[in-house]
Amino acid sequence: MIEVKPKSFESLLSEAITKAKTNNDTQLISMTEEIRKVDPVRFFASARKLSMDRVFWTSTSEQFSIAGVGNAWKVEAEENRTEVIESRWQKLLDEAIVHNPYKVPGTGLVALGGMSFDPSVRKSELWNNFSHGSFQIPILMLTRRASRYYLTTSLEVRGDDDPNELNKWVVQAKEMVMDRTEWLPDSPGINTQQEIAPGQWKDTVKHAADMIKSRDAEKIVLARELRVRLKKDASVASILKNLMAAQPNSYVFAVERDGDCFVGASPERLVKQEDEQLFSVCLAGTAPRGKTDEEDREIARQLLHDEKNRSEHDFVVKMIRKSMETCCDAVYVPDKPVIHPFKNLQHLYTPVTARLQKGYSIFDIIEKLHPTPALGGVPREKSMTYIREHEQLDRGWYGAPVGWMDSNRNGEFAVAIRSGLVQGNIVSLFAGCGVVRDSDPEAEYEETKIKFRPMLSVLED
Ligand SMILES: C=C(O[C@H]1C=CC=C(C(=O)O)[C@@H]1O)C(=O)O
Repeated sequence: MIEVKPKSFESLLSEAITKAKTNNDTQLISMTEEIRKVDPVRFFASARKLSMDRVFWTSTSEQFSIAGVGNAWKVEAEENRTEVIESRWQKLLDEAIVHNPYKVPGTGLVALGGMSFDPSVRKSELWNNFSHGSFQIPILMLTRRASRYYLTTSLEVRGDDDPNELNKWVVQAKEMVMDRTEWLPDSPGINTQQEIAPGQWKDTVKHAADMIKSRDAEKIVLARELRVRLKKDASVASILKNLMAAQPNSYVFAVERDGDCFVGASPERLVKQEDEQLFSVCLAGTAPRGKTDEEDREIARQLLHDEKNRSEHDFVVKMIRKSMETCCDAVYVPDKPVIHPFKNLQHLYTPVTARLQKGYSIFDIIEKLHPTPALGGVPREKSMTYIREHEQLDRGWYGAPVGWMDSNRNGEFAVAIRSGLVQGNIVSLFAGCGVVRDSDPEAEYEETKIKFRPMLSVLED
């Protein structure tokens, strides 16, 4: 990375264009400035006028958000996705010209995106616009950290570009996305809901539980789809605003690709990186919320002591600990889970901390952790084969890592659950649950119904 102190964005552009001409190659530049308050959701909404891919990330518990639009740089990978993405990202970090005096996590060179649940599955029509791995550096990116706001402008220039023209375009685009008057429509309302083959799904749950009883596997996570037709096209910005208000302690995200948008409010962190420090979470084992405080506490107490849920949870703890130990020091995992309550349900939760050893990156961690037994199963390969052969669903990006990383070894990825794919007025929602030997198909079906609630509730009028 070449750090510079330009007089203005236009002078940075001129310098980069000259370099691109000399090298007969493209050149990426990026410049960060601190700005006055701009609401990230409104930024995302206004950015629609640029007709470019948008991206959004927020950690509701941390007052941290990123909203971006356009692709100053983009990597799409189908095969060997993590190697392809990592090598393109490393090359970019070596060559980019950057001015970011703040060094605040999530500012400067930041790549946002995600990947599909299972790269070995052939994509269905539904997920046509989403590659098995896809990351972008937005052209315009707003970062909010508590009460500070930063705008990063990045562009890839060519030797024959005109700095004046490019600068003019950037000034206009900035005005557009910082439009504070952008209006957010109300929830569109639901016309119809169609559960995809619920009877067949319950049969598969029974089949999986029988297979587990005959000791062919220990846990298999099965998911299903609920397809919702809205009264009018969805406004993803409104969905994000409502998810942020309704789902505390969650990651609210959106990744748009050619008009389709994958959006959700996940309670599950896969990994967070702050230089060499890593934070992960084991989340599995579910119960509803109580109607009164007393009932809620009683359900929580039962969940903590429920054998089925504890075994579902322990598979995740064991696997995450083992994976972390292959490339980290100081792996710390508490002995017992605690209850983590969310709006619609409560989960068993065990936090994990570790120190990443030299020579490893966030990609290595993602590759080792995904899919955890909270989304795949135990043993990993057997459960994945079972899911491929029996689930009858293209999960696409559901249940897979989604998040961001910056050039200073900061980043965070969530597991993209409680999510859906928005295509105009059609939204495909996904939810799954861990099947173990004692699983009852009807109870698992009811559990997935509650897991649809976070997304469904923001689509209803
Ligand atoms: C697969 C999902 O949840 C996972 C995460 C937390 C609890 C889970 C469970 O108790 O089954 C699931 O493993 C989903 O929400 O679609």
